[in-house]
Amino acid sequence: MSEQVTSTGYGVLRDPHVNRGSAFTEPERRARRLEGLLPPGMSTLELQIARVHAELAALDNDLQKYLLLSDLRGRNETLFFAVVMADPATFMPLVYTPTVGEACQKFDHIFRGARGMYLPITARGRIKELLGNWPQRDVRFIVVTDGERILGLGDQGVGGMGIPLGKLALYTACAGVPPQCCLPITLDVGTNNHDLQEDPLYLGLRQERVRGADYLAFIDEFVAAVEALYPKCCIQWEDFANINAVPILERFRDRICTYNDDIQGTAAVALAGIFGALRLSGGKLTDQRFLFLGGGSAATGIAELISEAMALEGLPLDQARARSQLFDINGLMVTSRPDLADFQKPFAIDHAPLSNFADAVKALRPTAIIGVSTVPKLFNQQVIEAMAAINERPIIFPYSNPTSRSECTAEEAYRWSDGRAIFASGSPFPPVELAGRTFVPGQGNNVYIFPAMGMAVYATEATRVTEDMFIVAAKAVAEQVTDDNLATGLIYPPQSAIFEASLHVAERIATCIFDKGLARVPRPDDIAAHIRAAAYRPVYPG
Ligand SMILES: NC(=O)C1=CN([C@@H]2O[C@H](COP(=O)(O)OP(=O)(O)OC[C@H]3O[C@@H](n4cnc5c(N)ncnc54)[C@H](OP(=O)(O)O)[C@@H]3O)[C@@H](O)[C@H]2O)C=CC1
Ligand SMILES: CC(=O)C(=O)O
Ligand SMILES: [Mg+2]
Repeated sequence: MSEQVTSTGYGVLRDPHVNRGSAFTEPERRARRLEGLLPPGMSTLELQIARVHAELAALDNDLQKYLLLSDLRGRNETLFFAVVMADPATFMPLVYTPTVGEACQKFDHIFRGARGMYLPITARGRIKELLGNWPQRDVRFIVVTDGERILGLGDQGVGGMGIPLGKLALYTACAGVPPQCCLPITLDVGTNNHDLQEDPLYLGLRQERVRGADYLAFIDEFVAAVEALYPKCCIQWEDFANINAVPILERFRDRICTYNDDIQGTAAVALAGIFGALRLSGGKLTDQRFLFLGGGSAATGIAELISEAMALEGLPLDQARARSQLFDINGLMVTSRPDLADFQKPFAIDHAPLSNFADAVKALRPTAIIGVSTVPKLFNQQVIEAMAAINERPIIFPYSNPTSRSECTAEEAYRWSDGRAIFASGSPFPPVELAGRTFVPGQGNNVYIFPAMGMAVYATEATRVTEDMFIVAAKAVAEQVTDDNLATGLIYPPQSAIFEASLHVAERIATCIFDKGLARVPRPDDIAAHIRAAAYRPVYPG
């Protein structure tokens, strides 16, 4: 593909979308009037990657590495993606969980410059005007947060921006969604984090969070502005508190192309993990019993999708739902509890109240426990030993992020279950050596879903994101797990191959989109080839 010379001179080197730095060749330097603006030596993309690796190796702290990569992205987008995509297993933990959590917490102290958009509630009535300041016209994906539930780290105010930035970087790095059509957004409605409000460096609105009708009107105005400016855009809601996440999804899911990754993406990755786990344990999905630690967006989203998958295998939906129980800060969710939200009630059971999680495990005898509580260490020795006493192959998924919030470590789960646990965690853990065996923990993270969902929606110009697309995605992830992976305990495709894995998932989702008549482009003869042709590659145009 030959590139048109549209800009020349110093501006080229300041534009990360076109800048190639030392990789500009002599003819390119002449054509773009760059001669004299760069040292005369030339580097290939490979040499530039090696230079970045050497710089990173000299840093001993992951936040510094995050900043180096973030600055690189601001200088040379192609090189940034070439670095990350060449070795996703190494770089995902730096641009995503766990490091992105620290970047959000320290956002105001490490702020570098403009990335994405900030829409404050004080600009109500002018959101379309603000959104129109974004330089790209063909925006296809917005990842938007209001910063209230950033990973398991709570309210980070505008610092939550790290999450849309990180997630959209992975849309591209893990599935090839072109970066120029991605727009990260933070809606600033205030923060209830008083440490932030009192920090002189804080960059967001210094006010309590707006709630109720004013909040909803702001969300409505935002969605209307997106629809008006970017008619092909899919909005992904990310890291909202459940009091807003659940109603927002209900309000828009049948009206626009949208999904909530914490509810639906997480559900799909959990279902994929369960399909993988069942290949190890030999059980049937409809025979499983799930106990969730946490009863919020992620827990209820996973429980509902598992129920729908069980229903597809013939179990009536109410019986399927009865196979998932939730346990939150106030204990087991039983029907007599007066504090349950409507979205939790389908999973409440008639049972005596239980306030200790290990007691709940012993009483309910789950085959799987899934941690989405935001609280570390609650899958303690007693809990895991109880699971191992009930099950030959206990399924243990501590899904809370970042690593500091994980309900247990991989090493704890394998050790306390004598190596019998089937384990996956939201943030990555290194392999574990135990009794002469090496266990490879999987990362049960919606990163196996959202980039692929993005690629499928991008390549089909889908009008809606539906529940069955997530079941298709879960199956497509699970079917790529090999017997060799399973032999080491790994129930997800290896991260080193996440790009290929995501393209496969995208192809399956795209097929579902075409089958359901939700595409705005004609059905191609070869959907896999169509997806591949649309995928971004980090190379300098010839
Ligand atoms: N691996 C992955 O891909 C994903 C992981 N997650 C992780 O899941 C976690 C939860 O996310 P989400 O569901 O959206 O958040 P929510 O805030 O909606 O849910 C958290 C739930 O945990 C409960 N909880 C809090 N403290 C305790 C406790 N001590 N014991 C038991 N339950 C407790 C909360 O109860 P109450 O409301 O009463 O405080 C609430 O029900 C986060 O850490 C997030 O990072 C989320 C999405 C994807
Ligand atoms: C992974 C993710 O979406 C979360 O922890 O919120
Ligand atoms: Mg999230």
